[in-house]
Formats: sequence, structure tokens, C-alpha cells
Amino acid sequence: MKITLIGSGSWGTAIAGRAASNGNDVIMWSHSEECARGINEQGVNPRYLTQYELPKNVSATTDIVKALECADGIIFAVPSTHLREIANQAAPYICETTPILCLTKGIESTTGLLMNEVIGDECGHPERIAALSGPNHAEEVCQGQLSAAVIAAEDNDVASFFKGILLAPEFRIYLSGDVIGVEMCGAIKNIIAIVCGIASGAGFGDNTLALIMTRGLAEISRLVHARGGEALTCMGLAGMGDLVATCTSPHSRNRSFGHAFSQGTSLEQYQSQTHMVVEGAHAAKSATELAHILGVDAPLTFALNDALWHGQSMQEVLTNLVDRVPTEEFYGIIE
Ligand SMILES: NC(=O)c1ccc[n+]([C@@H]2O[C@H](COP(=O)([O-])OP(=O)(O)OC[C@H]3O[C@@H](n4cnc5c(N)ncnc54)[C@H](O)[C@@H]3O)[C@@H](O)[C@H]2O)c1
Ligand SMILES: O=P(O)(O)OC[C@H](O)CO
Repeated sequence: MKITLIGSGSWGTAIAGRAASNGNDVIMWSHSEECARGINEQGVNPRYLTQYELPKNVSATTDIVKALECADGIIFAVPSTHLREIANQAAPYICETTPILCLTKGIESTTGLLMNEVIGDECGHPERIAALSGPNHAEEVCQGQLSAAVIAAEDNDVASFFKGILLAPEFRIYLSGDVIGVEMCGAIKNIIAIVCGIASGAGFGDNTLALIMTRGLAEISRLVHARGGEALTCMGLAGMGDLVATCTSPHSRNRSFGHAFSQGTSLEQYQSQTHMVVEGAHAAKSATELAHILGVDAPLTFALNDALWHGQSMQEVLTNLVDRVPTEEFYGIIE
């Protein structure tokens, strides 16, 4: 198969390698000449996962038309803030029956659309779009460390197609029909991971981190349920699995950013130092908008949104959170 991978960050690079290791010819589209040249000439992405040698059947280009020529399957792995613009550029060159897989985790601000929905909006035929999510740090997947992911699609044949492209003994892939649940979990867990990073940076202990993760999972479940997903998805790889991996791992950019933020580093400083996306920061804003529209209580999301985007001090945010009176543990999830 010829697989086009749109994006050349850490996750795009690791997944390009995974697909190519299964014998597929992978062409990566990069917005950066430097990345495309490094991949073609050295077989290494010079900016992301720089120690990882890509299989020989991976090439790269900055020409999106060339990248999409004769694609049997297309994978989007660009940051959420660039996804619409890039899907719009790609759309005229994508055949209407070509299956598409979305790796981006986020919610679009102002529209409240999930990432597969943004691609569907631009490229049409949403039934051929799947989403992959789960506890997957690119740094571990590219080393072949045992990992698992879930691929969700309306059409089981589309999910199975991408399972065939990516499956390996060390990369287990489960299927789901709950695209909304899988996408919502992937977006919101990044918010909770930033809050965990802030708490650990501020000196809170393991009990507090467990409290944030558990109440975070309840918050994710309420949002998933209200957006039309299945609360059970929150117990799976995209929910509980990814929440644990992102809230606890030193690989997580969201958690690391939260830690740095608690020490006075701004989002702009962190992103320009690392050249990496902190999806939870953008999701805090878009999920707050969405929660208000859906009428869902999302205190951790609101608190992070206040701290990141409305200049509220960490002390005020914390006081607002602990001033809340604890109520029923599972309100808003099960009717
Ligand atoms: N890194 C992981 O382990 C991982 C795992 C699962 C999902 N994801 C998700 O995958 C998505 C991509 O993340 P990543 O980790 O690959 O990115 P990254 O943080 O490693 O790299 C940033 C990406 O942004 C791209 N970029 C920067 N400016 C751009 C522009 N103007 N136009 C187009 N692209 C631009 C860069 O080329 C690069 O692809 C995110 O939604 C992330 O949440 C990442
Ligand atoms: O490094 P993060 O925090 O963007 O997390 C990466 C993945 O989403 C983990 O599954």
C-alpha cells in the first residue's frame, strides 16, 4: 500500500515508521524543508525523535500534491491548531473513497468540532474517517516498546484497513465504533495532564495526583456522555489508558508544560524552547466553550482555562477548586 502521512512531528514520524515496518511505502508531508531533507538524505527526522532511524521505504516532501498522489490511505498527524488549514489544502487532491485516519487530539475552538469532524468538514465523506488514540508516547512506540491503541470509525472496514496498516505484536490495535468518545477522551486527558503537572510542580503529593486523575476521568466521562459518546469508552485505552500515560509520564509534553508553568514558564516560552505542541492548553479553551454549550460541569478544565487564558493566579484557581462542596461521585454520567 502507499500511505501518505500528513505531518512530520514526533507522532507522525513514529507512525510513519510503524506503517513502513509493515511493508507499506510511506510518504510524509512536512511543512519544513529541513525535516523533509533530513528524512530523504539521512533517514532521520532532524527535529523530532532524532535518534530514530526510519525504515528505507519512508520518504518525505513539502509538496502536498505530490504527497497525496495515488494514496491508498491518508493519515493526518498535524497539531490541532493547523489541522483545518492543512486539510483544506489537501482536500482537492484526496479521492472521495480513500480512507483517512486522524491522529490529532483536540477540539476546535469556536466550532466545538472534534478532529475527525474537522477533516470531514474539509474533505467530505466523514464515514471514511477513523481516529486512532490511546496511551502512546511516540518515543516508546518508535523503539518498539509494547503499546496498544484503539482505532474508532463509523465504518468497521475503515478501522480494519488502518489496523492492517499499523498492527504489530508490539503495537496492539483494538477497534471501536465510538468515534466521539475516543476523540473526546484524547482531547480532554491533555487538560488533566497539565493540571497534574502544575500540582506536582507546586509540591502536591501522590494522593493529590490520584485525586486529579480520578476526578478528571469523571469530568471526561460527563463531557463524553453529553457530546454523544459512550461513557464506557472512558474505561478503555483512549480514556483511562491515555489519562494514566499522559498524567504520569516524563515523556508527556502536557504534564511537563504544567510543571514548567507552575515554576513561571509561559506557554509561548515552553513551545518555543521545545518546538512541540501542548494540545491541552488549546483544549482548555475549546473544551470550556463546549462544556458551557453542553451545560456540563467541568471544574478542572475551567480552572486551567482561567489560569492559562484569563490570568488567574494559581492560588485563586486552587482556592476555587477546593472550595467546591463534594457531591455525588458519578453525577452527570449515568442517567
Ligand atoms: N507525540 C506523541 O507522542 C503523540 C502521541 C499521540 C498523539 N499525538 C498527537 O499528534 C498530534 C501531532 O503531535 P506531534 O507530537 O506529532 O507534534 P510535535 O509536537 O512533535 O511537533 C509539532 C508539529 O507541528 C508541526 N508544525 C509546526 N508549525 C506548523 C505549521 N505552520 N504548519 C503545519 N505544521 C506545523 C511540525 O511540523 C510538527 O509536525 C497532536 O495532536 C498530538 O496530541 C502525539
Ligand atoms: O506528550 P503529550 O502530553 O502530548 O501526550 C502524547 C500522547 O497523547 C500520549 O498518548
